[in-house]
Amino acid sequence: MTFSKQLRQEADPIFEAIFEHPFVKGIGEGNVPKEALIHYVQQDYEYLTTFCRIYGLAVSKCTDREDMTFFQEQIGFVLNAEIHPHNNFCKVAGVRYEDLQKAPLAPTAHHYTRHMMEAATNGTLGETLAALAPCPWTYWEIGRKLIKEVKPTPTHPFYEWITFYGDKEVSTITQTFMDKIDACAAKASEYEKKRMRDHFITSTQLEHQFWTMAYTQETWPVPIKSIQVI
Ligand SMILES: Cc1ncc(C[n+]2csc(CCO)c2C)c(N)n1
Repeated sequence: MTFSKQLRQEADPIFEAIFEHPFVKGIGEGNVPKEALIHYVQQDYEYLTTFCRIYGLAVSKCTDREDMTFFQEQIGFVLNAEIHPHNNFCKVAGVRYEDLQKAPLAPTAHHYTRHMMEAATNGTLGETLAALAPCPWTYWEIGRKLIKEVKPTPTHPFYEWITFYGDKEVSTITQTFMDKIDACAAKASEYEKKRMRDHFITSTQLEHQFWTMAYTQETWPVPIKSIQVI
């Protein structure tokens, strides 16, 4: 079994919990509370900004141009394409996208972005890829599953979101992550592979936690007027 398949198998209980999450179920059923959609977009906008910065760190770990090109293309994808699913959520919530930008990070979004930053700052290319992979991987599987089970038509409130993530492009991104993880694992020590596994599991847990954060509109326990600092 390939290393990436092993990671997927180990993380399976978390993937299953994500598919059963009330936010994710709600996307399929076309019914997510407005407050949850707003909190999600506010946090995800900041999450994606950090994701681009981490791709920049990932470029600094590359020794061949093919890897560099992949990360460079992904920065473009996050900046230019992921506004579509965000706009879908904003339209359903009845709010303007511009009004949801520059929010301070909630605890889970803070934890998740810092976890990936740490892997990309102190880890190898393999560790960085393992920490980032659950992001496209879980979304692609959610999209694929909802397309199969819900068979959404353009009148479905989350048609754009579901077809965006279940489509070929996110499938190809996920496959590229798997291939690159396997190429790194083939050259990695047992210690490095343990770290890759640990990063992958933690990020998958944080993907699940990110849905809960939005669904419960998580905030810091003691409210303080905060300024946005990424
Ligand atoms: C919390 C969270 N997790 C995953 C995604 C989806 N996503 C983010 S970046 C990317 C492409 C990777 O190059 C994909 C598919 C999201 N928007 N928010």
